[in-house]
Amino acid sequence: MPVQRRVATRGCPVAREWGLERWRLGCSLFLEWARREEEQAEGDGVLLACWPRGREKTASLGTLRRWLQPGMADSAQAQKLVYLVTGGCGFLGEHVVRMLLQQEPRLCELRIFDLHLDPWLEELKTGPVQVTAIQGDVTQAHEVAAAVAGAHVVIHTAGLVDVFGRASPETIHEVNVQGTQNVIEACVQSGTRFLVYTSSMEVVGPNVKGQPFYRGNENTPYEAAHRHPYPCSKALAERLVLEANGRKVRGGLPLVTCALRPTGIYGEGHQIMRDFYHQGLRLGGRLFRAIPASVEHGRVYVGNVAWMHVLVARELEHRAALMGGQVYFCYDNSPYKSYEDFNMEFLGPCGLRLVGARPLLPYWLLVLLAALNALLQWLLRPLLLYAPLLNPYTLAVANTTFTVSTDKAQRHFGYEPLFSWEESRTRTIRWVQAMEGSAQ
Ligand SMILES: NC(=O)c1ccc[n+]([C@@H]2O[C@H](COP(=O)([O-])OP(=O)(O)OC[C@H]3O[C@@H](n4cnc5c(N)ncnc54)[C@H](O)[C@@H]3O)[C@@H](O)[C@H]2O)c1
Ligand SMILES: C[C@@H](CO)CCC[C@@H](C)[C@H]1CC[C@H]2[C@@H]3[C@H](O)C=C4C[C@@H](O)CC[C@]4(C)[C@H]3CC[C@]12C
Repeated sequence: MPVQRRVATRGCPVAREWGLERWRLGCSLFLEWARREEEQAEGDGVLLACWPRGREKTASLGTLRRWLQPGMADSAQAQKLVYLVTGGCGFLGEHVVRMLLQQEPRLCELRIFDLHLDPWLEELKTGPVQVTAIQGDVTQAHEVAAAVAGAHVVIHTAGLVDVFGRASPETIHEVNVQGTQNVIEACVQSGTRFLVYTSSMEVVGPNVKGQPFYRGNENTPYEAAHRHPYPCSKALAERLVLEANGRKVRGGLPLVTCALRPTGIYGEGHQIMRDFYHQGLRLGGRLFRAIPASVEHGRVYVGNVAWMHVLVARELEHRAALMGGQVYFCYDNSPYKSYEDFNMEFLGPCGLRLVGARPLLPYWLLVLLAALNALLQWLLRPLLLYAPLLNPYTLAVANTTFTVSTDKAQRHFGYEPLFSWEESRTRTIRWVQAMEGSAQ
């Protein structure tokens, strides 16, 4: 027998206070309060008793949502949501796609939009959800508009992630900034109301001065000054997304947007981890320490980043007033460590060793080598693409403490990591072990 708990809404301070002009805000806050009450009750089937006194009724949280936010509840009622994931074939995008299929029961169609479509998409097409693969380019407004038309929610993860100088600054800007503007316009034109943007910690820092950001949160003051095209483009795109919150979409309802800022993502499919692993194998099972162990670098497991996207996308509908226009760092319980020591959590059990308790080369020499690499890249550009891992920017990022400690996502939409640190670690180790050329 499910436990039923009666809660009088007159106990809710917001319900008492709300006025007509603050109806929407009141609804969101009230629902948030009701959700917390429901969570505190044990078991399923919690019922809430509604105000006013004497005419109290019982109603489930779902019913409350339908009463208070009728426009939004329509889609929930129909259980037929169309989601679009841009960049759905990328490292993070694939995890978001798989997470949506597992965790979003209201999904009826999942559109995956990417420049390059991967063969694994085929295996998804046999399930109950209609999976539509769309090959397209976010820089082409008409292709984006066609993909967005009819979607309820857009998760925009597509981006050009390049800190190695492979692409030109113009291309990075076009994909990350113009591409995002195209997604926003497509939402507005087609009447799509919910847009989740994958931003990055790099929007904040590390900054050009290499100042530490030690376990900061979304409100920690920090001078976000950048020169590199990648963080500049992510910062501009994030601003566009946040400024678009509240714009009227086709049909007259407001667009609701928010941005997620992952720190360095790791997990199955992480290309840089793959590169480090193969480099270690080539060097006879060794990697050489270049970064002091005392420099903390924020990391987050890809499964938890994907879970956060799915949750945000779901909850934006119910907590538009609270979450619209907000930014959230992506976090979990991964330990605070240096970039290299963190990688060794996975590469160590796969047979690699990190040589040196301290960096083997002095910092000034690394700076020189990084500058030399940048010069070589520039000189060789007409002939070939020289894009090593070490350059002045990657050295500065790896050498600057940047870690987050926040519970904003937990407070605003009930986020808790889906994967514990132990599970994230085990999954990542298994993936490295299964890699081609693995020492295991
Ligand atoms: N990897 C990280 O550590 C990290 C950290 C913070 C934020 N991010 C952000 O997460 C998002 C995904 O990053 P990722 O690491 O999965 O990168 P990724 O390169 O693996 O994935 C990006 C995807 O976008 C697609 N794409 C690129 N240009 C496109 C275009 N013009 N049109 C359509 N699709 C295009 C790519 O084909 C790819 O599938 C990016 O927006 C990135 O800025 C990544
Ligand atoms: C000096 C080298 C000796 O081993 C180590 C170089 C490591 C770098 C290649 C990486 C160190 C930090 C990484 C970045 C960080 O994790 C966050 C990012 C944000 C995201 O939006 C894109 C990826 C990245 C910039 C990531 C890229 C690789 C590093 C610079």
